[in-house]
Amino acid sequence: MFEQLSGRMSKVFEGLSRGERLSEGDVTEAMREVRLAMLEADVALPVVRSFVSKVKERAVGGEVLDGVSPGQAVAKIVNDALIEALGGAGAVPLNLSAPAPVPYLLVGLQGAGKTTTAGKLALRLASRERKKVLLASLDVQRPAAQLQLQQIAEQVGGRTNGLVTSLPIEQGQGPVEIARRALDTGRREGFDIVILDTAGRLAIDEALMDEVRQVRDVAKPVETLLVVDAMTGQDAVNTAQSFKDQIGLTGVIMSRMDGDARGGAALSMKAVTGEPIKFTGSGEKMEALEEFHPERVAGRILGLGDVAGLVEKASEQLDQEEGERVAKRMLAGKFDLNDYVSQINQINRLGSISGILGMLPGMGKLKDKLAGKDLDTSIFNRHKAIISSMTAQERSAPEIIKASRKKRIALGSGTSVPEVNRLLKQFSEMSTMMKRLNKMGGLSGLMRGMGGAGGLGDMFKGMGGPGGRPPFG
Ligand SMILES: Nc1nc2c(ncn2[C@@H]2O[C@H](COP(=O)(O)OP(=O)(O)OP(=O)(O)O)[C@@H](O)[C@H]2O)c(=O)[nH]1
Repeated sequence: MFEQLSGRMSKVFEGLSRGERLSEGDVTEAMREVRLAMLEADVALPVVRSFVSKVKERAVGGEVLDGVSPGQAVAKIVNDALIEALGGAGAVPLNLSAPAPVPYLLVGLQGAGKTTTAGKLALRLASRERKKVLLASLDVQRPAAQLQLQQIAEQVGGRTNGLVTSLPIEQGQGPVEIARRALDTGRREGFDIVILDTAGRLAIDEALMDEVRQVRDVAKPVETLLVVDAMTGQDAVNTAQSFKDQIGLTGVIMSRMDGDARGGAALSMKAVTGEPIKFTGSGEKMEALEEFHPERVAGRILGLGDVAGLVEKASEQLDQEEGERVAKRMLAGKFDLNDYVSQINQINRLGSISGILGMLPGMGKLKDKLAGKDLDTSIFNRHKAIISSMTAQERSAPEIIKASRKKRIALGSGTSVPEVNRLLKQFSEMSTMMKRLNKMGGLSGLMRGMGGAGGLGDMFKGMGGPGGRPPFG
């Protein structure tokens, strides 16, 4: 997200001339570029106007401190203004303090991602806050909707020791009756939170608003969260405005940020509607829900990186135990193809490599340069496919694989024999090297010298924590 805006913004600041003071000319020129960049990113016009005039006012005549270039000085002012536009520093947390069961209402248009988001929220509340969550679908329009939520609840429940379940489906009930039953069940069975997933409509219409209003009046939700699709751009902002006016909201969750390179809706939401974005969805997986931190988002837009976010993501999504297990095997010279697959899975859980680069300060440009070249991570998935076409025995002792098997493996994985050969060659070179180092006692010493060998988790931990100094730039 924000790739396009981020790319243009960093060019603007590089272009500012050197000098002790910021001249009006410098600032006007830079702001013209910023304005264009924001409009191209589909930020609402009134938001762009007020943003640009605020920055101009603060920047012109502003003193440039020693050791700071005019570009950096303006970047700081733009950074602060961006944080303000995005809703001020810090994420706006969910209200968890009301008496249990705390009702949350999810509203939005059809296909906005409500049901998926209900599952993501439940996973987050169960795994981070140890909350017992009941999910209930009030969607009686689409026959499969209730089943879809039930399946999501089963999936999330399985990962949280049963902390998440869904309300049993009963045919013939309307949304209001289901909401009542959900709250009763929540009370009786000791749930902390009840998430009510309402039906969507193709567009905002009276019937939808009436239904949501009735449910709202019965459930008295502590949070009314609108789920909007970031890819719909300014329509997402208009949708939010309508729901705010007609239902009242406590926040917005913006889904499909992963598919939105422009980011205009996210940038306009708070400024236009006054509603904070509380979370963003960045994929179809249940983990793909991030808290919205305006200061981190501003940092990413300006290419200052989001190390805090990356560290958080790494510590949440990497399986530390698995990382340590693989690291131990490496130290013992026992790293095999199964362990390699496990490492690929860890990398995949973090998202795309280019996404990770985008979170590192100063790496935005590198990411652009590498685009389509070194960042082709499909190789990992091809390797995974090759390895999963092998037998268990072949995976732990790849040297037994004969030519005829290589052909079948290539066929089974949709790759080619040369590719299978390359993987096997690389792997055998790596294990020979590791075994040699291990014999000399060197690998463990080397890794200890590098500050521990906890696998990828430790690698990211070493990169600086929240508030720490970024490692680059
Ligand atoms: N890439 C991506 N896909 C998402 C995200 N959130 C949801 N989706 C996908 O969007 C599709 C629609 O999501 P649903 O959760 O079914 O949407 P809904 O709002 O409940 O839809 P209705 O029940 O029809 O109103 C599904 O295929 C989801 O996997 C996201 O953040 N990123």
